[in-house]
Amino acid sequence: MIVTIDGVAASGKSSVSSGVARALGVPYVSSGLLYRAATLLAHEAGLSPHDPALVPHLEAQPLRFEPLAGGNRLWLGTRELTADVQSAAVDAGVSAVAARPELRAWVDRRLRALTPPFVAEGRDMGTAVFPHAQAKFYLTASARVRAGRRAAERPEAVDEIEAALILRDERDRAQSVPAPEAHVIDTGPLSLQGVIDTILAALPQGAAPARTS
Ligand SMILES: Nc1ncnc2c1ncn2[C@@H]1O[C@H](COP(=O)(O)OP(=O)(O)O)[C@@H](O)[C@H]1O
Ligand SMILES: Nc1ccn([C@H]2C[C@H](O)[C@@H](COP(=O)(O)OP(=O)(O)O)O2)c(=O)n1
Repeated sequence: MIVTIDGVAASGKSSVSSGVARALGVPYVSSGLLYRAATLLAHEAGLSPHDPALVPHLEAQPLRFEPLAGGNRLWLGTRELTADVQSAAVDAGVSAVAARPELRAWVDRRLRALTPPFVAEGRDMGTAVFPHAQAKFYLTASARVRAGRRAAERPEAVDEIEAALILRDERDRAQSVPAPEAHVIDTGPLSLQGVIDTILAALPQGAAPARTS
């Protein structure tokens, strides 16, 4: 079974996906980490997102992606990239990388090589990558709410974060449309656990473990 959880930046995709994946006893896959890795490696190699050498460069790298229920980890050989790709600098450059069809194909090939069951989170998991997923969700929240959540994790001021989120939402708009059959959840009024419970309750019969509480 594949569950897709898409949504805008800082809507809670990774945290919610991790909680749903733990409850189901399956891994979760953060597709955004691959776009972030491509952005960081392109920058470090001095390659522009438009450079035709970028995908061959990425294919030649010892990039390893660990989709664990507790959190995804990203390695370049023995160097862990997981934290390095969560920065304002990568945020500022990732949309240009993600706009390149050849980069999207590179990410999609890696995702489709994974063996179900898993939870997949990103922007287009339920539309382009796994259109036949058994359950699809799309998370939203106001830019202000999302900025407040992200501010707890980043050194930048909340106003700066909000402006950057709004800009990135616009840059990512093309690939960020919910699937028609996706359950759209406004996470603003809900706690993190509340969103996780809402998703578990909406899964097909038998997908979620029997509730003990
Ligand atoms: N419903 C929620 N209520 C409060 N905080 C949340 C909620 N969902 C996510 N968070 C917190 O907001 C921050 C951003 O969530 P994250 O999962 O990284 O979002 P995304 O993967 O969509 O960028 C994290 O610190 C997370 O714990
Ligand atoms: N399936 C995806 C996942 C991410 N992207 C792009 C759009 C985002 O700006 C970047 C980073 O995605 P990521 O999910 O890590 O971003 P947030 O955690 O929501 O801030 O990659 C995409 O185009 N398609």
